[in-house]
Amino acid sequence: MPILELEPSISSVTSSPASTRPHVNTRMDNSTVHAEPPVSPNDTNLTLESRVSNQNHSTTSQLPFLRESLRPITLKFEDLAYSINLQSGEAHCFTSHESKRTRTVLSGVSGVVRPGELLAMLGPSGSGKTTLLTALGGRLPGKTSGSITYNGQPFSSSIKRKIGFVTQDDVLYPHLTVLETLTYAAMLRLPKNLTHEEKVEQAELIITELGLTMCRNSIVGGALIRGVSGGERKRVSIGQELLVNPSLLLLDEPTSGLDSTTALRLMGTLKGLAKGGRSVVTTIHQPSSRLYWMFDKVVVLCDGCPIYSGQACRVMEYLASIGFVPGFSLMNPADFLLDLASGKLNDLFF
Ligand SMILES: Nc1ncnc2c1ncn2[C@@H]1O[C@H](COP(=O)(O)OP(=O)(O)OP(=O)(O)O)[C@@H](O)[C@H]1O
Repeated sequence: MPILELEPSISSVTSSPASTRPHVNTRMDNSTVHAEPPVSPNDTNLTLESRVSNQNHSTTSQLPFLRESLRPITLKFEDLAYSINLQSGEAHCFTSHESKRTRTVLSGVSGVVRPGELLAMLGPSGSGKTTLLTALGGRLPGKTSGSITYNGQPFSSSIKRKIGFVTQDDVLYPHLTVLETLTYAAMLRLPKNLTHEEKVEQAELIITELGLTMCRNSIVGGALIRGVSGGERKRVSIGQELLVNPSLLLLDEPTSGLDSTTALRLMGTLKGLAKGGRSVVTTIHQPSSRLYWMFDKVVVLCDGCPIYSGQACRVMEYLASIGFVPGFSLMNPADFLLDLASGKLNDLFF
């Protein structure tokens, strides 16, 4: 699927002939836009400090330890495609002829996230968000086509060490306290040349920075034993990954199961981590508008295909330019995008 570069304005889309506009169906073919801001050659030479100093410090000032990302990563994925082999159900038990079918889970997905940016992947259930995130983390089994690069380099073991991956279903020991959980992770994950005291200190810092001080001595809990709240639990999972100070942080549905205020606070934490020079990518199901406006970029998937990839703040402008306008003003862009990606179009247009 071609990606339309829109720089510096979206006039190229507005002036595109009607024949190139997407059809109104469940998939908006050929409607992908990649609205990246123009990058001057000098931008690539900007130091992390200057990038960070250009940004609002209100969140990062609360995260002094987490501010430094030592080796910023620009993640770029281009024309990414992934298929899985399915075995035909009718061949089971009764016949010996098993026919193999393939299913395309991702097709033509592109995007870029730079240090300091928070990219959100949106789309209905089953649209391929987790698969894309897993591919970006170098964890997808099988072969993908297209390219994924980290500062222009392919995935490698040294890149792997700079990636933090927070899965949707975290695995935490229910009987350990928050402090014990993070100390245990610090013992396992921090370099051997750090002393025991330094590792504990690192765990303590994470607790402070992620606002877990109140529950530091509470047990984490689980399905059968009551422990910390859902939001605190998510922050413990994120804290485990932050111990190694990742340059690229990937999170699968970090706000699922959280109320909107807790989700907003958690996203504020992620935004702060991004502003500290990290590249942060998260999948998210149905963000509120307040959450949506915290994203720098969005990739919207529909059946594995992108319908938008670019600046979050320009999506409504882009959609309006190709004839998609919500039925009423002040609509949450995320709701509108999800309706489009789900093919619920009838109520939406003038
Ligand atoms: N290994 C696999 N075997 C079978 N189907 C798979 C496999 N991996 C992915 N899929 C299918 O690919 C599609 C995309 O899955 P994925 O988990 O990426 O979606 P998602 O957008 O993250 O969904 P959700 O929001 O519900 O978590 C789904 O229909 C899923 O069933």
